[in-house]
Amino acid sequence: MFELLTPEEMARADRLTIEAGAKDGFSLMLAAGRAVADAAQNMFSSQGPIAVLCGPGNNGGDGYVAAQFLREAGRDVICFSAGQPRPGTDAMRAAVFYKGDVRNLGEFAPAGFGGVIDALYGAGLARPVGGAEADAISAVNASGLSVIAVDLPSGVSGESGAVQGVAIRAWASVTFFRKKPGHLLQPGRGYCGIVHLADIGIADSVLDEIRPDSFENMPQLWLEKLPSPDVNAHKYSRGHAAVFSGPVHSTGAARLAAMAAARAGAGAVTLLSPSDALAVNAAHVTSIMLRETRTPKDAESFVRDRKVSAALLGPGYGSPSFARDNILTLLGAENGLSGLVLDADGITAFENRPEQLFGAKRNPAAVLVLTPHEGEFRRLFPDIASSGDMSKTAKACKAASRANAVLIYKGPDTVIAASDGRAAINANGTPALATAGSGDVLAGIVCGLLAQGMPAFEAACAAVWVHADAARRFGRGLIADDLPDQLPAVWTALARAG
Ligand SMILES: NC(=O)C1=CN([C@@H]2O[C@H](COP(=O)(O)OP(=O)(O)OC[C@H]3O[C@@H](n4cnc5c(N)ncnc54)[C@H](O)[C@@H]3O)[C@@H](O)[C@H]2O)[C@@H](O)CC1
Ligand SMILES: Nc1ncnc2c1ncn2[C@@H]1O[C@H](COP(=O)(O)OP(=O)(O)O)[C@@H](O)[C@H]1O
Ligand SMILES: [K+]
Repeated sequence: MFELLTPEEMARADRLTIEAGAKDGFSLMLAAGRAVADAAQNMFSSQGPIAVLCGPGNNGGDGYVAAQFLREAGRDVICFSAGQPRPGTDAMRAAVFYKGDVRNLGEFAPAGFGGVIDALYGAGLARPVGGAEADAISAVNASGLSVIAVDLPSGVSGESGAVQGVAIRAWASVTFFRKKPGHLLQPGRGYCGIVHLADIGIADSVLDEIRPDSFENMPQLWLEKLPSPDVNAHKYSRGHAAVFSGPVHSTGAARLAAMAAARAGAGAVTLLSPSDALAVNAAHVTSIMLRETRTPKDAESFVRDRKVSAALLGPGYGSPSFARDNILTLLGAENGLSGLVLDADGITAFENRPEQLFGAKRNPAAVLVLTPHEGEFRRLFPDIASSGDMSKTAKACKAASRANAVLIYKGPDTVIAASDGRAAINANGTPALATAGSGDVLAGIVCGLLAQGMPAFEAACAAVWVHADAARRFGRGLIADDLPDQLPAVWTALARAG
């Protein structure tokens, strides 16, 4: 159930089902309308009639069907039409199927209603909402009435989650077969309320043809690839992670990341420290090892000689030129590294010269993982960031492909993208993560999982999910330092679930 379907892919699922003779279009609509009516029965109190706002397309068709089922269940219903369905369509059949009162949308006012079903526009939303529809949506939003959206809140793009003009704020959305990216990407997600997934008789086998490449980031996506130590493991065979420390006044971020890499299961973690920061780092680490590194060559030989399998550069690192030297040296050499994570200053170092990173000589065994927040993304991919008509998923995929990297595009709706077009949207995040240093911990978890040999896309997805789960477990008052300590409980719960 973790596949996400764009509106086009959903229309294809619909067509494949109809062509296979499994169901006709109206039967799918009857099932969709039934699911909406069931949700309304559960959600709306029996006080006041239910207003069903119906558009001219199939979304409106679902609305008329739901309205009729609610009538048959004894509920008082009035449909408000935003335009007649075209003759011969399933939506027209649905309008005929409904035997109750229909009024013009222009006559709608929320006062006196017990709840609203929003069936104006769904997957077919083609332009910004205006006119009587926009007035009705604004009136519903101001009324505080409970609202169920059919498929998606009208005004929210199923593909990108963008609001086109104005959008209805729903308490719940009933969608069909699989969620759409717009249910998870902001700002759309904030308009959906609780998303119910209804089975309307489309078989899972249609996915074999559609082959969706975007997913909700759920453990099923990566659980099988999560490393677990072999019975004969020793510390270096479990994976050795190295984290570059910043200068003396800026060492905490790297230590947070190093601790996270260790709690993610790396058997050994070493902080690579400049000479001036050795004493302050030494005063703060116990299980984490420490190594003085003065030059990129020092770091490179350490990685090679001590079998470091993944490295992280960026948290609190400072100097852009040292960052570039270290990164380009590590990436170019055959040194046994299987992953290099760049965060924060490791990304900013390539501002105004991203082609130096993208065109760098690369050891093919080492996967690059970039973990930008919004601002860092813009520094590395300014043209992609400013493209107004791309979804966050499309932006992340394009950037991952250009950089030949796995990319974690952070935020309330973090998107993880691979250079082959796969993308996962994270949905278990919490604003508690908006605290200084939490990104450093995330980068450390990615590095720790890569060090253990987990494939990079899955490692990135797992890291984002467990990072958020750790925050949820801690609750209020969270600071970044608390996150690594929550990881053992997260791993235990995942092991039980798996
Ligand atoms: N694809 C499927 O598998 C199924 C789809 N169903 C329903 O069908 C919906 C999609 O139906 P449609 O493709 O007919 O699309 P919609 O019903 O979402 O809207 C299409 C109509 O509205 C017009 N329109 C779009 N945006 C507008 C705007 N801002 N202002 C004014 N007019 C606008 C379009 O020109 C078109 O006439 C789904 O959201 C879902 O509710 C369900 O019946 C079940 C099965
Ligand atoms: N409102 C939010 N909801 C969910 N996650 C959030 C939110 N704000 C920030 N985060 C997450 O918190 C982390 C912050 O990382 P970052 O911006 O790099 O912070 P820092 O540089 O302080 O470590 C990211 O993983 C991001 O996805
Ligand atoms: K809708």
